[in-house]
Amino acid sequence: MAGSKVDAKVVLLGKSYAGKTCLVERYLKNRFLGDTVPYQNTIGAAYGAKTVTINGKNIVIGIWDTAGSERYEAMSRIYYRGARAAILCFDLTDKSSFDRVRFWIGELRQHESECKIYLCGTKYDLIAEDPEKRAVSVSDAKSLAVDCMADLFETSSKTGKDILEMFNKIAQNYVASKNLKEEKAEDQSFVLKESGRRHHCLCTS
Ligand SMILES: Nc1nc2c(ncn2[C@@H]2O[C@H](COP(=O)(O)OP(=O)(O)OP(=O)(O)O)[C@@H](O)[C@H]2O)c(=O)[nH]1
Repeated sequence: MAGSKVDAKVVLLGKSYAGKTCLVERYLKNRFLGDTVPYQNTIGAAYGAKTVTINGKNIVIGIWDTAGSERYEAMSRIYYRGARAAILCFDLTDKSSFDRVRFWIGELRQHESECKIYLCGTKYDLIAEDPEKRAVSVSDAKSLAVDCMADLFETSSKTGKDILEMFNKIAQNYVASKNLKEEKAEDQSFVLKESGRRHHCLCTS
């Protein structure tokens, strides 16, 4: 993958311990090390890439997994710059991680307004095991998703639930918005050509 041109830059943001690294690990390597390897916080950021095929076309997704610790917050801005999609992670068993998502929504609105937001509630397996552990209600998550025009997913890196679906949605939305931009650019060039022709006719009559 080294040296491949990246089509869509995707960044993961969210509170420390929200499960960002495990999400990327599950998507890129289809594994979960959480039960065997002790938690280690990300320092700065980590990068990975994957090629997916949408409508017969290969799309390279470049993924930045950022550090959740507030001490690296200023650095995270470097990683979301130019991102086509941001996955804002919160731990479904930790309300404070959901509250922190609002901070990232504000940041993106201010600095990267073209970036599409995906809300991702993580560790669904813990809720499936014990519904009492749910700290973020589906309705609260849905209403935040409506507010920031985001797609909402509840995932588990342990079981793999909805992780492929989320990244596929990101790739599909990327292709759809790229096609739309290209169509608009074509329309624009048609209008320019047409108005140029009219202008030309006026000059010669
Ligand atoms: N049960 C369960 N545990 C998870 C899941 N995802 C992550 N964890 C655990 O949650 C802890 C934090 O996961 P990380 O992926 O390292 O969290 P992070 O958001 O990258 O943390 P920072 O690097 O500090 O920003 C680890 O102990 C993981 O094993 C999941 O889907 N299910």
